[in-house]
Amino acid sequence: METILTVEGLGKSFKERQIVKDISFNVKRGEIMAVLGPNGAGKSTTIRSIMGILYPDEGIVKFHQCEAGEIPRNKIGYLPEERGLYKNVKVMDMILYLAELKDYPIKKAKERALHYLAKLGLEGKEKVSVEELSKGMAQKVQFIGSIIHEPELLILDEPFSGLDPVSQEVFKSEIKELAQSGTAILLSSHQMNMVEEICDRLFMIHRGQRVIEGTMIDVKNEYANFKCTIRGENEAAVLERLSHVSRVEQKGDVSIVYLNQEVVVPQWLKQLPETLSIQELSIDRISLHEIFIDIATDRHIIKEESASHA
Ligand SMILES: Nc1ncnc2c1ncn2[C@@H]1O[C@H](COP(=O)(O)OP(=O)(O)OP(=O)(O)O)[C@@H](O)[C@H]1O
Repeated sequence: METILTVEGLGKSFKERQIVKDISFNVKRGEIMAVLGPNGAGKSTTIRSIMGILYPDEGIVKFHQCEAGEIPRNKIGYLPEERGLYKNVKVMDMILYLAELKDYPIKKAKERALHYLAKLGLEGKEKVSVEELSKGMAQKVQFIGSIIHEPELLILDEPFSGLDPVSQEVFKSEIKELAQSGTAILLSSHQMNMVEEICDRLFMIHRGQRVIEGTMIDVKNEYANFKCTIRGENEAAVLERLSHVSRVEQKGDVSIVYLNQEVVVPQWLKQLPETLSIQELSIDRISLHEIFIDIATDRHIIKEESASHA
């Protein structure tokens, strides 16, 4: 697959404080790449540097083979983290204005706008003023504005935030369709379930630096240890004493036993004491949401350190 966006060794400081350091990744045609990280990790700084809104101190951003001033901005679509449209402008005029800024033919833009307004549940809203829209509706209009000119690369900074579950599903399938039609998509999100469902690869930043990168399957294989969920009255201390247990969480009569990377699941199951109360038992890989929490709270580092001291 052809590489559309390349980021190499990106670094940015504000007032001598290093915000992002040595960030490198790429996004290919038809691929959905997620940029993840806790609040303040440096995702928006990375995205703004790619968009040319910020000047990185170090590194290169390439669109195909074009760098900096040569990048054809009308081939890129951007939904910024800060939502904002002119308030006293009609929906269709707003979208056509955004298309015009990208030198996109107005007749075609109008057809596309009507198509997407209908698809996103805003049929008949063309002449409504932006200020009369709800927050979610305005976000949909801004999303349409970011794709109206058929960009080759689409950058979405937290596209799902502020949307109800139905609208999130609509956005999700729209983003998937755009990727299937060949658009390269880079998105940042805190909704790990969404990321898990739609993204092909992910890149996680923590304190301005890369901590994870890879396909969803690679990341799961590398970081997603197993967890055993047991329903039954059991004392946490008993479960904690079992081998390969990194921690135990209990809620009512359900215990979640997190297992470390070295565990061999069939062997682990064989050594469970007969005295355990088991009404139900399941073994699963931990989710991306749990991987994120492990990394953001430095639990995986603690685990690695304790393993290396063992
Ligand atoms: N213009 C600026 N001047 C000074 N510091 C800034 C500026 N922009 C961002 N920062 C700092 O850079 C760090 C990273 O911010 P950034 O917005 O990139 O994080 P983020 O990962 O997008 O976070 P969030 O998930 O909260 O949106 C934060 O500590 C923030 O305070």
